[in-house]
Parts: sequence; structure tokens; C-alpha cells
Amino acid sequence: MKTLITNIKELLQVRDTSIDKLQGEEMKDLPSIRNAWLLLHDDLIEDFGTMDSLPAIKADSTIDATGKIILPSWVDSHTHLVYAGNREQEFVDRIHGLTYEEIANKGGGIVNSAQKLQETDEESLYQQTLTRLKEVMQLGTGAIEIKSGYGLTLDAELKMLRVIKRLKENFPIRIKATFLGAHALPKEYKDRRAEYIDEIVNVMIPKIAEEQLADYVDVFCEKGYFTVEDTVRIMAAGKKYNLPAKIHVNQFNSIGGIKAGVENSALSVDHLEVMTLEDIEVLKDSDTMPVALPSCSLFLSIPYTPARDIIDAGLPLALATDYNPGSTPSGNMNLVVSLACIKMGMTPEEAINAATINAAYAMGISKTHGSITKGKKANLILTKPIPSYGFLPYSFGSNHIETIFLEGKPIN
Ligand SMILES: N=CN[C@@H](CCC(=O)O)C(=O)O
Ligand SMILES: [Zn+2]
Repeated sequence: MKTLITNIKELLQVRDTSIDKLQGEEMKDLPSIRNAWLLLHDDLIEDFGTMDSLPAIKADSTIDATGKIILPSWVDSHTHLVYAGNREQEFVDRIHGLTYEEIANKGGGIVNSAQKLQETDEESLYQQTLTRLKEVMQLGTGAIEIKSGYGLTLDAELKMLRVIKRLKENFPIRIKATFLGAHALPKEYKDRRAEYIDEIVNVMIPKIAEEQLADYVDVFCEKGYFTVEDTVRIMAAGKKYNLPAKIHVNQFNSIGGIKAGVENSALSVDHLEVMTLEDIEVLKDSDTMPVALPSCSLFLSIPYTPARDIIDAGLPLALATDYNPGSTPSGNMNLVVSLACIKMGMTPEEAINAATINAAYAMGISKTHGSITKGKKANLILTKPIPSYGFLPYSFGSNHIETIFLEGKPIN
């Protein structure tokens, strides 16, 4: 099946050779072709060029994209899409003055979600999650990482990971699963944190690896949650089972999680709202992708990741939503791209690079996703008629998407 798209006002993020990631100055450049054509063959990008050099192509269908822009679909490399119910009450508690930390200390937060999830059967959890997945696909997300971490028992963590596996099987979106057993200390392990880490390392990771339910491991490395030492133990256990790390670090405090992540070849270090000069220094010359989650900063009223300091130091940066019931009940990558420009001083070019090619790197799929490159997946956003690509982050809160193509097929 061949689909030809013609008269594209601008085809964005065109890369002739597949690149892995962009860093520092490179992020300022967003290569594009104006007045372009694009040919899709089954699920892949076959070819593209300028309209004045359009060859004779026998396509099964042709789409005229006059006035419209095409870019690779968003890649959301950090989400907690599987959860039960919601935490609306905590939202209201915060409006009344309680902090995220105070809510967690009185039994709310992650353990609250864990209790709800433990009481929810797998089918209901699957149904609740697929509603969210369909929603983010309509918002232009064409690849997504999904974490466990609201189970906190072997059975409940397996239940979450099985839901992710079913989603992988049933939807055209690319999904990677991350095991986040160390998201919060379960109540039953109060004052026995080392024993919970033992359970994660000796029981949960081997079982999950045996059932091939995860691609990565994660830890919430933060004061009051898990220490750098715990994080290192879990990353080492993950490595043994071929599960690289993607970790939560520096959300509220800088405690050395970034250094530990880099030393253990973490694929990404995520959150980074609180960064020291040393944290930035340690990321230089590493293969670890820093990931910012600006809609979490918006929702919790906490600092935004210092994108300028990171990029101006020559580092790469990726953007993701962090979609979860507590700190970010939104999976809208369009909003994330806008916030990156409005609140983090990123240019539209930097933000789009961060939400496509660098985000693909952060979930280990930059060979197949994140740019318009021959042979990559035909996962695309076709916009409505808009004046320019800068209009996407500028005109925040509006939906500029006309059609989403996943694996070469329109899904809306
Ligand atoms: N910070 C840790 N985990 C999630 C929030 C989890 C929750 O509050 O339910 C995050 O990335 O923001
Ligand atoms: Zn998160």
C-alpha cells in the first residue's frame, strides 16, 4: 500500500541519514523541505523531496496537504499511563495549601494510587488505560514509554506490566515498558527499606525478566523515597537481566542520582527540576539523555528544568509528559512543547527536536522513530493549515492536528 502526500507546505525534521540524538548547538537546527512530497509504503517512509522534482509515482492514494505541515509524531519517553481511578482530592488539597510532600507523608501520593490499583482487576485497569492511550494517540503521540510502579507488590506490578503488554499487542503505537517497583516504599515495609530492595532485586526483576515484561528499570531516587545506594543496586540488577535504567532524579533535591545514572550507563535521567553545576558537568560526554517534564512543573508549581543551562553546556535534552495521576494528569505533548518554549526558554526548533529525535533516543528507538528519514516508521502528524511550525508552540492550548498517521495509516 503506497500513500503519496503532495504540496506539503513544510516537511519538518527531515534527516537524510539516521541520527541518534542532537546536543547543544545542534538542537537549534530543524531541517525541513518547503513545498514537499512524501511517499509512505506500508508502515514505512519510502521517499520524499520537493514538488518541483516529484517523480511519476503510482500510489494507492494521494493526499493534498496544501497549507499544512508534516512532522514526525511526538515521542513520549516518560509516562505512568497505567493507573486506577484518579487523585483529584489531592489536587484540591494542594489548592488548599498542602504540598506534594505533605500529602505523601499523610498516606496520599503514590501509595494511595497503589492501594487503588491493587483493588482493581486487570481487565478494568486495561480499559482505563486504553482510554488514555487512545487520547494521547489523537494528540499526536506515536511512541510511548509506560512505567509500572503503582503496584508495589509482585502481583500488582505484574498486573500493570501485563496491561502494558496487551496494549503493545493491540495498538499500532510503539510502546516500551519500564519496571518501577522502587516508586515508593509500601506501607508493609515501613522501616525495612533494604528488605524491599532485596525483594525488587531478588524476586521481582528476575520474574519480570523471565516473563519478558519490561524493557527498562526505573527508581524514584529522591529524599524520602529511594537513596542513591538503592538506585545503584537496582540498576545493577537490571543490567544483569539486560534491562537498562531510566531513572527519576533531581525532582525536589540533588542527591547524586545523576552521577549514579551516568556511571551505570542509564539511558535517561528524568525530571531534573533541581540541578547543580556538578550535575550538568557529570552529564557531559555521557550517553545518558537528560529528560525534562514541564507539565509536571506546571501542575505542581515546582521549578522548571533549566533547559538553557543544559543545552548551552552542549548537552542534549528530551521532553516528555510524565502522564500520571499525582503530579501530571495530562499526556499532551503539544502542551509540553509549548511549555518548553514559554517557560524553559527553548526555541521552537529545540523543543521540536527534544520531543521527536531526542525523545526517541530516550526510549531507545531513534533508529526507527523521531525523524523523517527513509526506512523509518511512517508515524506522522499532519497539521491543519497553519502559518508556520512556530505556530504550534506559540498558539498553545489549541489543537492544530488534522490527521495522525501511525505505521502509515490514518488513525483519526
Ligand atoms: N516522582 C515520581 N513519580 C511520578 C509521580 C507519581 C505520583 O505522584 O503518583 C512523577 O514522575 O512525577
Ligand atoms: Zn515519572
